[in-house]
Amino acid sequence: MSPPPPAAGNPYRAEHAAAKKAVALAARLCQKVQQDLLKLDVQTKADRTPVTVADYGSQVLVSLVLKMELPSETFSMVAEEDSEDLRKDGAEEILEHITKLVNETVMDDGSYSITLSKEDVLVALDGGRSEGGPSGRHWILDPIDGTKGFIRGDQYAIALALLDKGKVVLGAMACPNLPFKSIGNHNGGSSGDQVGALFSATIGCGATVETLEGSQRQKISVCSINNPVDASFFEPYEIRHSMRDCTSSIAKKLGIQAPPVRIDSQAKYAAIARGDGAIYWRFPHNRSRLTVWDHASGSIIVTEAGGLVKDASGNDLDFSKGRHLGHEGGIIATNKYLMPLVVEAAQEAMKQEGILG
Ligand SMILES: Nc1ncnc2c1ncn2[C@@H]1O[C@H](COP(=O)(O)O)[C@@H](OP(=O)(O)O)[C@H]1O
Ligand SMILES: [Mg+2]
Ligand SMILES: [Mg+2]
Ligand SMILES: [Mg+2]
Repeated sequence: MSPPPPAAGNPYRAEHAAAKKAVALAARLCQKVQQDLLKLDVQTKADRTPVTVADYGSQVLVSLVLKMELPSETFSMVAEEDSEDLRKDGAEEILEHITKLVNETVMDDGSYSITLSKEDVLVALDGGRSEGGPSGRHWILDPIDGTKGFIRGDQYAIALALLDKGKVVLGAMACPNLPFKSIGNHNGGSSGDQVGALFSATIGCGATVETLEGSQRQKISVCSINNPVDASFFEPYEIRHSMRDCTSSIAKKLGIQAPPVRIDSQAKYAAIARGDGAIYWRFPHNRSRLTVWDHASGSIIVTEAGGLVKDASGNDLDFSKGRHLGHEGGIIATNKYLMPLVVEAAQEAMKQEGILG
């Protein structure tokens, strides 16, 4: 399969190429860490969620590549991690390790002759503190989405997007553990295929998947199932990340027969975008706020693959509000046939569960 020529008339061509390069390089660092699976390198953040040397290293590498590839552009990034915990007493060793990993990955790649100091690493991490918002351009990065999956040895994604005047215009997502062709039924695991996939999309130009090295590339599109009885659905692997009472009630209302496929991270959006399944939904407990980096990249990949991404009331997601997403009640990604049916079932289920008044 030879790669199709780059889309003509794509105003984000340079950014698209830089974003793909950034997530592919970050994926190499993550793969290395996951192979060693150094549980000792897992820290717990103030919000009690885990973070690893790979989350930090990935964020540093993505910032580095974007700055090197797009030197004339103003750099603003809304990213998940920052240097706060690494500046605390006792974090010297972990900072040293991150710096070493980043420098080794840059050296192995050979694109840049640059060596970062520990201070450079801290400064690069803090380059992700932008508030984003409705004006200007901002990169949005989740350096490892699905850290819990990453630690378990399961699915995770390096998810990058570009926001331009409040709208997501580009997404690039590396999924190092996702089969290149299609997933089987078991939590995103390999079905003997080549493993590793890089999904990307720019507004108006469609969505593609390629191997992490870029040797094979193809256009992707969402499935065309229009009867929910034939649909399968993805939801978070982690029980705390979505209300399963609510989602099983929605599945029942829709007459869905297939059991849920539970996988970590925005790999769920990617899998929906290429038609591995029909629906991805998540209904967070306590209507907790969602962050833009958990959805920006995945949502444009799905919409450019011909799908829709809405909140539980059927509204578009609003990425222009800063670090948190404007949405109501939950997130649904599916095709245009199923979306109205899923929104209707979600509204009913949420009323019954007492989540909506
Ligand atoms: N209690 C909770 N409820 C909802 N989402 C949560 C959560 N704890 C963590 N998350 C979010 O869920 C993301 C993972 O998505 P998924 O549940 O689809 O695998 C996490 O991203 P990180 O792993 O980047 O921190 C985190 O932002
Ligand atoms: Mg996290
Ligand atoms: Mg995340
Ligand atoms: Mg993350």
